[in-house]
Order: sequence, then structure tokens, then C-alpha cells
Amino acid sequence: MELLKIDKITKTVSGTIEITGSKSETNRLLVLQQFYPNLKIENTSNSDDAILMQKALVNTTSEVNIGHAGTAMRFLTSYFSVKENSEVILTGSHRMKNRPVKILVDALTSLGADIQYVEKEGYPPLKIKGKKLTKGVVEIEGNVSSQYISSLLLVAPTLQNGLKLKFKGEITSVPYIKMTLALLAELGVELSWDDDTILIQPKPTIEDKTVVVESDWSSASYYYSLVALSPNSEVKLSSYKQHSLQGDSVLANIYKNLGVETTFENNSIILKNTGHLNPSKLMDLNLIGAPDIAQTIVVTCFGLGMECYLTGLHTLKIKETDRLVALKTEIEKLGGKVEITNETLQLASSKIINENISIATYDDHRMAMAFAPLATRVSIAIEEANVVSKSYPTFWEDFKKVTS
Ligand SMILES: O=C(O)C1=C[C@@H](OP(=O)(O)O)[C@@H](O)[C@H](O)C1
Ligand SMILES: C=C(OP(=O)(O)O)C(=O)O
Repeated sequence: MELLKIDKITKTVSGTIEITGSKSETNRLLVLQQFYPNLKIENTSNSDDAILMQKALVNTTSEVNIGHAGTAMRFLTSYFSVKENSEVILTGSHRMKNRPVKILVDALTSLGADIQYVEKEGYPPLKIKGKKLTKGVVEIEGNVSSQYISSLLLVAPTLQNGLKLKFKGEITSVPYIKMTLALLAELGVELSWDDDTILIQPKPTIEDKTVVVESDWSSASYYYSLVALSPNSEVKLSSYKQHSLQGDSVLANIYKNLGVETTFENNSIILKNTGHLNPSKLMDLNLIGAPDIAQTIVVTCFGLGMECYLTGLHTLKIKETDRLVALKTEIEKLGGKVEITNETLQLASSKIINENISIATYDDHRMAMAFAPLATRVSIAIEEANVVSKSYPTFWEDFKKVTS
């Protein structure tokens, strides 16, 4: 699928959709399942990134190519470092070769790992020779990506003395670190987090355990946007919990201010357009804990003609693309006005002026999915629409189901 043209939506948005398990939870549990084979996982993510992860973990060849899957790249760096007697080249897409891993590689090397850069220092591909790591204390910078920390935490209970991890400076995307710790705790790993130090005790085996993954909140964000932009709309999504491990569940609170009410019913959430919205209100949010929903929120505000000021966005520059630049470029094509710095984005209250604009997606699934709800306003086209498969392969079928 190359260019996907979406006609202006005229129908009231409604319907029921099943979304598969969180990509983040799935990728953590898949690593843990290698250490604890009696762990069973249900409602796993059907995303490309989870499938790539699953294949990489059972790889027997000399090279693993992880494509665009950043979380998988970071988690596998630690996984292969502790896999004794293995040797692998861990590589990825062109973009992956420009997403930094030095902080993680330095931390693993200080624990005794054998990792070499194959091309550019600080970036994949990596040549990793797996060995027993005998050290158990590490210091790490926390402000670039939480994935480095989660990566270390996931292998920590397999180290002979566990791990004492001390942060240097601020920490970004904290809910993802808490998710990692919560999953370890669910498997019976003893751990603590006090001030700047996390302690993980060794855990060679676990009791039989089945974990049912909650569905993906980042994927749910596109329906929040669609409902916010569509009067009288109602969409039901399964399977969600009121007490989520996913930081993106903050969506339910954020979208209250964008006219969407969330009701938890059995295992589902029902999103309803309340019609209560004050478009002259400024959306002023710090998204340091939920970076993946930034694009969705900016586009919703643009569609509603609202001003929005987002902070805590410094990690967006090193994701699938530079998401700050991508947002500015594409919103301005439609007639909006956006100002960005390295960590903030300001959207002026503006109207969509141009129709039938083709939105570039920059190999970024979230660019495609975030802009789709603007079809409630104008006919629009999405370039390379199949990029969505990175996290949500059935997105277009599901989107069509509730919009036509
Ligand atoms: O640990 C995870 O599953 C993730 C952590 C976040 O990355 P950063 O910590 O790099 O912001 C997030 O953006 C990514 O999509 C998934
Ligand atoms: C940033 C993302 O993923 P990753 O870092 O795993 O490529 C994402 O899914 O938005």
C-alpha cells in the first residue's frame, strides 16, 4: 500500500474494536520468557516489532536485523550480552543505525560485556559476544531513553548477584521503567527503587505463571482523537484495565479536556464525545512520561482549532524519525502554524486550509495513525500507509470499520 486516500468522513463515528496487547509489555515478557520458559503470555501484540522480537530471541544465525524496532534493539543488546557462548551482529534499518545506544553499551561494558561497534561508534550495528557477567553495580544516565534502563533491568535477575542500578541526572519516560519493574515483581522478582537507586535480586527460576497482556494504550490514542473530532461519536475498545501498567493510559484524563469521556466496562473502555469543549482553552501538557501520544494530541488540537503547548518532548528527536520536525512540516502543509525547540512544540490556534494534502510519514507508524483522524475535517491522503504495521497492523481495517 503506497498512498492511501481517505475521503472526508461524513458518518457519525461508532463501533467496537479489539486491539491486541501492548507492544511494550509484550517485548518485555518475551525476553523474560527466554529466562523463565514456564512463563505463558496471552494477548500478545501482533505488531511487527513484537514479531521481530520473537524471531530474534530464537535466532540461530550470525546476524539479527531488527528493522525499525527501537525497544527490541535496546532489549536485545542486553539479552545477547548475557547469552553465554553466543556471537551475533545486531543491526537494523538505516534509521536504527542513527538511533543512539552508547549509554547502554557503556553500562553493559562496565558490567563486563563484550560489545563492539561494527560501523559508527555509539550506534548499531553491534557485534555482541555473550558471556557471564560477574559484576552487579552500574551507573547510567537516565535522560536520553528509558529503554536502556529497562533493558538492563530485564536481564538483572539472571545475574549471579542481581543488579544495583544508580541513575545519573534526570530520568525520562519513567512509566516505562515502572512497567518493567511491575512485570518483574509479578514474576516474583524481589526489587526496590529508592531515590536514584534500583536494586534487583537474582531469580534463577519462577513458579508457573500466565500473564495476560493489557491491550495497547498508544494504539487506543487514535480513537481518542477520532472521537474528539467527531460529534456524537462512541467507540468501544477492548481489552483495557482501569489500573494500567502503561503510562499512555493518561489519555483518559487528557482527553477529558478535549471532550471525550472514558467509561470502563468489564474489560473494555467506551469513548464518548461529550460535546463539552472549550476550544479557546490552551492545552498545556508535559509529556515526559508519555512521549508516544504527543503526535496524536497535537493533531487532535489542530483538528479542533485549539492552541497547544507541549513540553518534555526531547526524546521525540531520536524516535522513528525526528517527530518534532515531522509534525511541524506536515501540519504546516495543511495550513497550521507550529513552533518547535529541542523539547517543546507550540501549535497556534489555526484552521485547516488545504484539502487533499498528502501527509508524508517518514517510516513512522505514529505519523500515519495520528493524521488519519483529520479526515473528519477534510479529505486527506497518507503516504506509505502500511508503516502502521510497526505497532498496529490492522489499523486501517479498524479505522474503516468505525468511520464508514
Ligand atoms: O520501554 C518501552 O517500551 C518504550 C519506551 C519509550 O521510549 P523512551 O524511553 O526512549 O522515551 C517509548 O517511546 C517507546 O515507544 C517504548
Ligand atoms: C518510539 C517507538 O518505538 P521504538 O522506540 O521501540 O522504535 C514507538 O512505538 O513510538
